[in-house]
Amino acid sequence: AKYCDEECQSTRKYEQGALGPLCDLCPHTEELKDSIELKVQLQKLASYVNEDILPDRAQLESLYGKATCNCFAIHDLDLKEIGVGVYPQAAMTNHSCKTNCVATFRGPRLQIRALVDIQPGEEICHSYTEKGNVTLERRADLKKYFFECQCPHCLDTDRDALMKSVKCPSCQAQVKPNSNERYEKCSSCGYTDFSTEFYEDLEVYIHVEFDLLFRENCLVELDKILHADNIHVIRILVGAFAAAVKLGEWTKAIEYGKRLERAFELYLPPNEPDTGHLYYKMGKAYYHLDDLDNALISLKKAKKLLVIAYGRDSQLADYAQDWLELCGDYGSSSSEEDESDTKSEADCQSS
Ligand SMILES: C[S@@+](CC[C@H](N)C(=O)[O-])C[C@H]1O[C@@H](n2cnc3c(N)ncnc32)[C@H](O)[C@@H]1O
Repeated sequence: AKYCDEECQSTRKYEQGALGPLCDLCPHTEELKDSIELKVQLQKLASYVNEDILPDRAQLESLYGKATCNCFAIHDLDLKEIGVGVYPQAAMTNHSCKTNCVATFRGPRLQIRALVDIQPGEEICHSYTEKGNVTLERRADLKKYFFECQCPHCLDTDRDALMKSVKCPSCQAQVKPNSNERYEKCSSCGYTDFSTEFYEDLEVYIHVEFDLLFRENCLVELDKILHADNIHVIRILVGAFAAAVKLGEWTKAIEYGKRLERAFELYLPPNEPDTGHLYYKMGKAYYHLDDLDNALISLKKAKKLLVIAYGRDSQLADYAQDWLELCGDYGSSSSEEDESDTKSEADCQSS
Protein backbone atom coordinates (compact mmCIF):
# COMPACT_ATOMS: atom_id res chain seq x y z
CA ALA A 1 0.00 0.00 0.00
CA LYS A 2 2.98 2.26 -0.42
CA TYR A 3 1.52 4.74 -2.90
CA CYS A 4 -1.64 5.93 -1.22
CA ASP A 5 -2.11 9.04 0.87
CA GLU A 6 -2.49 8.83 4.58
CA GLU A 7 -6.25 8.52 4.50
CA CYS A 8 -6.16 5.21 2.70
CA GLN A 9 -2.73 3.97 3.58
CA SER A 10 -2.36 1.30 6.14
CA THR A 11 0.09 -1.56 6.22
CA ARG A 12 -1.94 -4.63 6.69
CA LYS A 13 -0.53 -7.80 8.11
CA TYR A 14 -1.72 -11.23 7.11
CA GLU A 15 -2.34 -12.13 10.78
CA GLN A 16 -4.91 -9.34 10.99
CA GLY A 17 -7.18 -11.51 8.87
CA ALA A 18 -9.40 -10.66 5.93
CA LEU A 19 -10.18 -7.04 5.19
CA GLY A 20 -13.61 -5.64 5.88
CA PRO A 21 -15.83 -5.41 2.80
CA LEU A 22 -15.22 -1.80 1.82
CA CYS A 23 -13.87 0.07 4.82
CA ASP A 24 -10.17 -0.22 4.00
CA LEU A 25 -10.32 0.73 0.35
CA CYS A 26 -8.92 4.06 -0.79
CA PRO A 27 -11.79 6.38 -1.85
CA HIS A 28 -9.83 9.29 -3.42
CA THR A 29 -12.58 11.55 -2.10
CA GLU A 30 -10.49 14.70 -2.35
CA GLU A 31 -9.61 14.15 -6.02
CA LEU A 32 -13.20 13.20 -6.89
CA LYS A 33 -14.74 16.22 -5.16
CA ASP A 34 -15.40 18.14 -8.41
CA SER A 35 -15.89 15.15 -10.68
CA ILE A 36 -18.77 15.59 -13.15
CA GLU A 37 -19.10 11.82 -13.46
CA LEU A 38 -19.63 11.54 -9.70
CA LYS A 39 -22.33 14.24 -9.80
CA VAL A 40 -24.11 12.54 -12.71
CA GLN A 41 -24.02 9.15 -10.99
CA LEU A 42 -25.36 10.55 -7.71
CA GLN A 43 -28.16 12.38 -9.52
CA LYS A 44 -29.11 9.17 -11.32
CA LEU A 45 -29.13 7.28 -8.05
CA ALA A 46 -31.35 9.90 -6.42
CA SER A 47 -33.83 9.60 -9.30
CA TYR A 48 -34.16 5.82 -8.79
CA VAL A 49 -33.88 5.44 -5.02
CA ASN A 50 -35.77 7.21 -2.28
CA GLU A 51 -33.36 9.65 -0.64
CA ASP A 52 -34.52 8.63 2.85
CA ILE A 53 -32.88 5.25 2.53
CA LEU A 54 -29.64 6.50 0.93
CA PRO A 55 -26.50 7.10 3.02
CA ASP A 56 -25.51 10.75 3.38
CA ARG A 57 -23.67 12.59 0.60
CA ALA A 58 -20.19 12.14 2.14
CA GLN A 59 -20.70 8.41 2.52
CA LEU A 60 -22.02 8.10 -1.02
CA GLU A 61 -19.01 9.96 -2.39
CA SER A 62 -16.68 7.71 -0.45
CA LEU A 63 -18.50 4.58 -1.67
CA TYR A 64 -18.34 5.81 -5.26
CA GLY A 65 -14.59 6.44 -5.01
CA LYS A 66 -13.94 3.10 -3.36
CA ALA A 67 -15.90 1.25 -6.01
CA THR A 68 -14.43 3.01 -9.05
CA CYS A 69 -10.80 3.00 -7.91
CA ASN A 70 -10.79 -0.55 -6.61
CA CYS A 71 -13.05 -2.61 -8.84
CA PHE A 72 -12.04 -5.41 -11.21
CA ALA A 73 -13.61 -6.18 -14.57
CA ILE A 74 -14.84 -9.78 -14.41
CA HIS A 75 -14.04 -11.84 -17.54
CA ASP A 76 -15.44 -15.10 -18.79
CA LEU A 77 -13.31 -17.91 -20.24
CA ASP A 78 -13.10 -16.12 -23.61
CA LEU A 79 -11.81 -12.98 -21.85
CA LYS A 80 -15.14 -11.24 -22.51
CA GLU A 81 -16.04 -8.67 -19.86
CA ILE A 82 -19.20 -9.81 -18.05
CA GLY A 83 -19.34 -7.56 -15.01
CA VAL A 84 -17.41 -5.75 -12.33
CA GLY A 85 -16.68 -6.64 -8.74
CA VAL A 86 -14.93 -5.22 -5.70
CA TYR A 87 -12.52 -7.69 -4.10
CA PRO A 88 -11.02 -6.00 -1.03
CA GLN A 89 -7.92 -8.19 -0.62
CA ALA A 90 -7.05 -8.18 -4.30
CA ALA A 91 -7.65 -4.41 -4.41
CA MET A 92 -4.54 -3.98 -2.28
CA THR A 93 -2.46 -4.83 -5.35
CA ASN A 94 -0.89 -1.78 -6.97
CA HIS A 95 -0.48 -1.24 -10.68
CA SER A 96 2.50 -1.69 -12.99
CA CYS A 97 2.46 -1.90 -16.79
CA LYS A 98 5.34 -4.34 -16.29
CA THR A 99 3.38 -6.83 -14.24
CA ASN A 100 4.55 -9.82 -12.25
CA CYS A 101 1.06 -11.16 -11.57
CA VAL A 102 -2.36 -11.29 -13.16
CA ALA A 103 -5.98 -11.30 -11.98
CA THR A 104 -7.99 -14.14 -13.53
CA PHE A 105 -11.44 -15.49 -12.80
CA ARG A 106 -13.20 -18.72 -12.10
CA GLY A 107 -16.80 -17.61 -12.46
CA PRO A 108 -17.03 -14.61 -10.12
CA ARG A 109 -14.09 -15.87 -8.01
CA LEU A 110 -10.95 -13.86 -8.52
CA GLN A 111 -7.40 -15.11 -8.15
CA ILE A 112 -4.19 -13.12 -8.27
CA ARG A 113 -1.61 -15.44 -9.78
CA ALA A 114 2.13 -15.00 -10.20
CA LEU A 115 3.33 -14.85 -13.81
CA VAL A 116 7.02 -15.04 -12.90
CA ASP A 117 9.01 -15.98 -9.80
CA ILE A 118 8.52 -13.29 -7.17
CA GLN A 119 11.08 -12.82 -4.43
CA PRO A 120 10.07 -12.40 -0.76
CA GLY A 121 9.51 -8.69 -0.09
CA GLU A 122 9.11 -7.85 -3.78
CA GLU A 123 5.95 -5.88 -4.55
CA ILE A 124 3.31 -7.73 -6.53
CA CYS A 125 1.72 -5.62 -9.25
CA HIS A 126 -0.89 -6.29 -11.87
CA SER A 127 -2.02 -4.03 -14.68
CA TYR A 128 -5.08 -1.77 -14.37
CA THR A 129 -4.95 -0.97 -18.08
CA GLU A 130 -4.27 -2.41 -21.55
CA LYS A 131 -0.63 -3.46 -21.61
CA GLY A 132 -0.46 -3.26 -25.39
CA ASN A 133 -1.02 0.51 -25.55
CA VAL A 134 1.60 3.23 -25.83
CA THR A 135 2.59 5.07 -22.64
CA LEU A 136 0.46 8.17 -23.33
CA GLU A 137 -2.65 6.04 -23.81
CA ARG A 138 -1.93 3.93 -20.73
CA ARG A 139 -1.33 7.03 -18.60
CA ALA A 140 -4.54 8.65 -19.88
CA ASP A 141 -6.48 5.52 -18.94
CA LEU A 142 -4.86 5.42 -15.51
CA LYS A 143 -5.93 9.00 -14.71
CA LYS A 144 -9.12 7.66 -13.16
CA TYR A 145 -6.95 6.07 -10.45
CA PHE A 146 -5.20 9.38 -9.72
CA PHE A 147 -1.55 8.50 -10.23
CA GLU A 148 1.02 8.60 -12.99
CA CYS A 149 2.71 5.28 -13.56
CA GLN A 150 6.52 5.36 -13.41
CA CYS A 151 7.15 1.70 -14.17
CA PRO A 152 10.06 0.59 -16.40
CA HIS A 153 7.76 0.35 -19.44
CA CYS A 154 6.49 3.92 -18.94
CA LEU A 155 10.06 5.20 -18.76
CA ASP A 156 11.22 3.17 -21.77
CA THR A 157 10.95 5.61 -24.67
CA ASP A 158 12.45 3.12 -27.11
CA ARG A 159 9.58 0.70 -26.43
CA ASP A 160 7.09 3.40 -27.44
CA ALA A 161 9.15 4.29 -30.51
CA LEU A 162 9.06 0.64 -31.58
CA MET A 163 5.27 0.62 -31.15
CA LYS A 164 5.08 3.63 -33.49
CA SER A 165 7.55 2.39 -36.08
CA VAL A 166 6.85 2.76 -39.81
CA LYS A 167 8.32 1.30 -42.97
CA CYS A 168 10.90 3.34 -44.83
CA PRO A 169 9.12 4.46 -48.05
CA SER A 170 12.31 3.69 -49.95
CA CYS A 171 13.69 0.37 -48.60
CA GLN A 172 10.88 -0.83 -46.27
CA ALA A 173 13.24 -1.09 -43.26
CA GLN A 174 11.93 -0.22 -39.80
CA VAL A 175 12.07 3.51 -38.90
CA LYS A 176 11.28 4.72 -35.39
CA PRO A 177 10.15 8.29 -34.59
CA ASN A 178 12.23 10.74 -32.56
CA SER A 179 10.94 12.23 -29.30
CA ASN A 180 8.87 14.76 -31.30
CA GLU A 181 7.10 11.99 -33.17
CA ARG A 182 8.99 12.82 -36.38
CA TYR A 183 10.55 10.22 -38.65
CA GLU A 184 13.94 11.69 -39.55
CA LYS A 185 16.15 9.18 -41.25
CA CYS A 186 16.14 5.53 -42.25
CA SER A 187 19.23 4.03 -40.63
CA SER A 188 19.27 1.35 -43.30
CA CYS A 189 19.28 3.34 -46.57
CA GLY A 190 19.64 6.94 -45.36
CA TYR A 191 16.21 8.07 -46.68
CA THR A 192 15.14 11.40 -45.13
CA ASP A 193 12.28 12.61 -47.32
CA PHE A 194 9.37 11.96 -44.94
CA SER A 195 6.96 14.36 -46.66
CA THR A 196 3.79 16.09 -45.48
CA GLU A 197 1.91 13.54 -47.56
CA PHE A 198 3.57 10.73 -45.61
CA TYR A 199 2.37 12.24 -42.30
CA GLU A 200 -1.13 12.83 -43.72
CA ASP A 201 -1.37 9.17 -44.75
CA LEU A 202 -0.10 8.12 -41.35
CA GLU A 203 -2.79 10.21 -39.61
CA VAL A 204 -5.50 8.55 -41.70
CA TYR A 205 -4.19 5.04 -41.06
CA ILE A 206 -3.78 5.33 -37.33
CA HIS A 207 -6.99 7.20 -36.53
CA VAL A 208 -9.65 5.54 -38.62
CA GLU A 209 -11.81 3.04 -36.78
CA PHE A 210 -12.14 -0.04 -38.96
CA ASP A 211 -15.12 -2.31 -38.88
CA LEU A 212 -14.22 -5.94 -38.19
CA LEU A 213 -15.34 -7.00 -41.67
CA PHE A 214 -12.87 -4.67 -43.29
CA ARG A 215 -9.92 -5.62 -41.16
CA GLU A 216 -8.25 -7.76 -43.78
CA ASN A 217 -8.26 -5.02 -46.44
CA CYS A 218 -7.26 -2.58 -43.80
CA LEU A 219 -4.30 -4.77 -42.85
CA VAL A 220 -3.11 -4.80 -46.46
CA GLU A 221 -3.24 -0.98 -46.46
CA LEU A 222 -1.55 -0.60 -43.09
CA ASP A 223 1.21 -3.01 -44.11
CA LYS A 224 2.18 -0.62 -46.90
CA ILE A 225 3.21 2.16 -44.54
CA LEU A 226 3.42 0.90 -40.96
CA HIS A 227 6.04 -1.55 -39.73
CA ALA A 228 4.81 -4.98 -38.56
CA ASP A 229 5.77 -4.05 -34.97
CA ASN A 230 3.59 -0.91 -35.05
CA ILE A 231 0.88 -1.11 -32.41
CA HIS A 232 -1.91 -0.09 -34.85
CA VAL A 233 -1.06 -3.00 -37.11
CA ILE A 234 -1.14 -5.30 -34.11
CA ARG A 235 -4.56 -4.04 -32.98
CA ILE A 236 -6.00 -4.73 -36.43
CA LEU A 237 -4.30 -8.14 -36.42
CA VAL A 238 -5.96 -9.02 -33.10
CA GLY A 239 -9.37 -8.29 -34.68
CA ALA A 240 -8.51 -10.08 -37.91
CA PHE A 241 -7.33 -13.16 -35.97
CA ALA A 242 -10.53 -13.23 -33.89
CA ALA A 243 -12.66 -12.89 -37.04
CA ALA A 244 -10.73 -15.66 -38.85
CA VAL A 245 -11.18 -18.04 -35.88
CA LYS A 246 -14.88 -17.20 -35.62
CA LEU A 247 -15.42 -17.82 -39.34
CA GLY A 248 -13.33 -21.02 -39.36
CA GLU A 249 -10.83 -19.47 -41.78
CA TRP A 250 -8.02 -21.58 -40.35
CA THR A 251 -5.25 -20.72 -42.84
CA LYS A 252 -5.84 -17.02 -42.27
CA ALA A 253 -5.98 -17.62 -38.50
CA ILE A 254 -2.53 -19.22 -38.63
CA GLU A 255 -1.15 -16.40 -40.80
CA TYR A 256 -2.39 -13.73 -38.37
CA GLY A 257 -1.60 -15.84 -35.30
CA LYS A 258 2.06 -16.18 -36.30
CA ARG A 259 2.37 -12.43 -36.60
CA LEU A 260 0.71 -11.98 -33.22
CA GLU A 261 3.13 -14.44 -31.63
CA ARG A 262 5.98 -12.02 -32.33
CA ALA A 263 3.94 -9.00 -31.21
CA PHE A 264 2.91 -10.60 -27.93
CA GLU A 265 6.50 -11.61 -27.26
CA LEU A 266 7.60 -8.02 -27.89
CA TYR A 267 4.97 -6.17 -25.89
CA LEU A 268 3.43 -8.47 -23.29
CA PRO A 269 5.09 -9.66 -20.08
CA PRO A 270 6.12 -13.33 -20.02
CA ASN A 271 3.44 -15.96 -19.38
CA GLU A 272 0.51 -13.63 -20.13
CA PRO A 273 -2.91 -15.32 -20.33
CA ASP A 274 -3.51 -13.56 -23.69
CA THR A 275 -0.55 -15.47 -25.12
CA GLY A 276 -2.01 -18.71 -23.73
CA HIS A 277 -5.34 -17.96 -25.46
CA LEU A 278 -3.51 -17.19 -28.71
CA TYR A 279 -1.67 -20.54 -28.70
CA TYR A 280 -4.86 -22.37 -27.73
CA LYS A 281 -6.71 -20.95 -30.74
CA MET A 282 -3.74 -21.53 -33.04
CA GLY A 283 -3.55 -25.13 -31.83
CA LYS A 284 -7.20 -25.63 -32.78
CA ALA A 285 -6.61 -23.96 -36.16
CA TYR A 286 -3.66 -26.28 -36.91
CA TYR A 287 -5.82 -29.26 -35.87
CA HIS A 288 -8.54 -28.22 -38.34
CA LEU A 289 -5.87 -27.99 -41.04
CA ASP A 290 -4.73 -31.55 -40.18
CA ASP A 291 -1.32 -30.21 -39.15
CA LEU A 292 -1.08 -32.25 -35.97
CA ASP A 293 2.62 -31.60 -35.35
CA ASN A 294 2.13 -27.84 -35.14
CA ALA A 295 -1.19 -28.31 -33.31
CA LEU A 296 0.66 -30.23 -30.59
CA ILE A 297 3.40 -27.60 -30.34
CA SER A 298 0.85 -24.77 -29.97
CA LEU A 299 -1.44 -26.64 -27.58
CA LYS A 300 1.47 -27.59 -25.30
CA LYS A 301 2.53 -23.96 -25.12
CA ALA A 302 -1.13 -23.01 -24.53
CA LYS A 303 -1.56 -25.49 -21.71
CA LYS A 304 1.60 -24.36 -19.94
CA LEU A 305 0.51 -20.70 -20.04
CA LEU A 306 -3.13 -21.40 -19.15
CA VAL A 307 -2.02 -23.45 -16.13
CA ILE A 308 0.12 -20.53 -14.96
CA ALA A 309 -2.65 -17.96 -15.41
CA TYR A 310 -5.69 -20.00 -14.35
CA GLY A 311 -4.40 -22.98 -12.36
CA ARG A 312 -3.78 -26.60 -13.22
CA ASP A 313 -7.29 -27.59 -12.14
CA SER A 314 -8.98 -24.86 -14.22
CA GLN A 315 -11.49 -25.43 -16.99
CA LEU A 316 -9.19 -23.83 -19.56
CA ALA A 317 -6.29 -26.15 -18.67
CA ASP A 318 -8.72 -29.09 -19.05
CA TYR A 319 -9.86 -27.82 -22.46
CA ALA A 320 -6.25 -27.54 -23.62
CA GLN A 321 -5.62 -31.09 -22.39
CA ASP A 322 -8.76 -32.33 -24.25
CA TRP A 323 -7.42 -30.84 -27.48
CA LEU A 324 -3.97 -32.32 -26.85
CA GLU A 325 -5.60 -35.74 -26.50
CA LEU A 326 -7.56 -35.17 -29.69
CA CYS A 327 -4.17 -34.67 -31.36
CA GLY A 328 -2.89 -37.92 -29.84
CA ASP A 329 -1.00 -36.60 -26.81
CA TYR A 330 -2.20 -38.31 -23.63
CA GLY A 331 0.50 -37.24 -21.16
CA SER A 332 2.50 -34.14 -20.39
CA SER A 333 6.21 -34.42 -19.76
CA SER A 334 7.11 -34.38 -16.07
CA SER A 335 9.33 -31.30 -16.42
CA GLU A 336 6.37 -29.34 -17.79
CA GLU A 337 4.14 -30.49 -14.94
CA ASP A 338 6.82 -29.55 -12.39
CA GLU A 339 7.06 -26.06 -13.81
CA SER A 340 3.27 -25.68 -13.68
CA ASP A 341 3.24 -26.81 -10.06
CA THR A 342 5.64 -24.08 -9.03
CA LYS A 343 3.45 -21.43 -10.60
CA SER A 344 0.21 -22.87 -9.16
CA GLU A 345 1.63 -22.63 -5.69
CA ALA A 346 2.35 -19.00 -6.38
CA ASP A 347 -1.36 -18.15 -5.98
CA CYS A 348 -1.35 -15.41 -3.44
CA GLN A 349 -4.98 -14.96 -2.65
CA SER A 350 -8.47 -15.35 -3.89
CA SER A 351 -11.61 -13.63 -2.83
C1 LIG B 1 -6.77 -0.53 -6.05
S1 LIG B 1 -5.89 0.62 -5.12
C2 LIG B 1 -4.39 -0.19 -4.78
C3 LIG B 1 -4.12 -0.29 -3.30
C4 LIG B 1 -3.81 1.02 -2.62
N1 LIG B 1 -2.40 1.38 -2.84
C5 LIG B 1 -4.13 0.98 -1.12
O1 LIG B 1 -3.22 1.13 -0.31
O2 LIG B 1 -5.29 0.78 -0.78
C6 LIG B 1 -5.54 1.78 -6.35
C7 LIG B 1 -4.85 3.01 -5.86
O3 LIG B 1 -3.52 2.73 -5.45
C8 LIG B 1 -2.62 3.74 -5.90
N2 LIG B 1 -1.69 3.12 -6.87
C9 LIG B 1 -1.78 1.91 -7.44
N3 LIG B 1 -0.72 1.65 -8.23
C10 LIG B 1 0.06 2.74 -8.20
C11 LIG B 1 1.29 3.11 -8.83
N4 LIG B 1 1.92 2.27 -9.66
N5 LIG B 1 1.79 4.33 -8.59
C12 LIG B 1 1.18 5.18 -7.76
N6 LIG B 1 0.01 4.89 -7.12
C13 LIG B 1 -0.56 3.70 -7.33
C14 LIG B 1 -3.47 4.82 -6.55
O4 LIG B 1 -3.79 5.77 -5.58
C15 LIG B 1 -4.71 4.02 -6.95
O5 LIG B 1 -5.88 4.84 -7.05
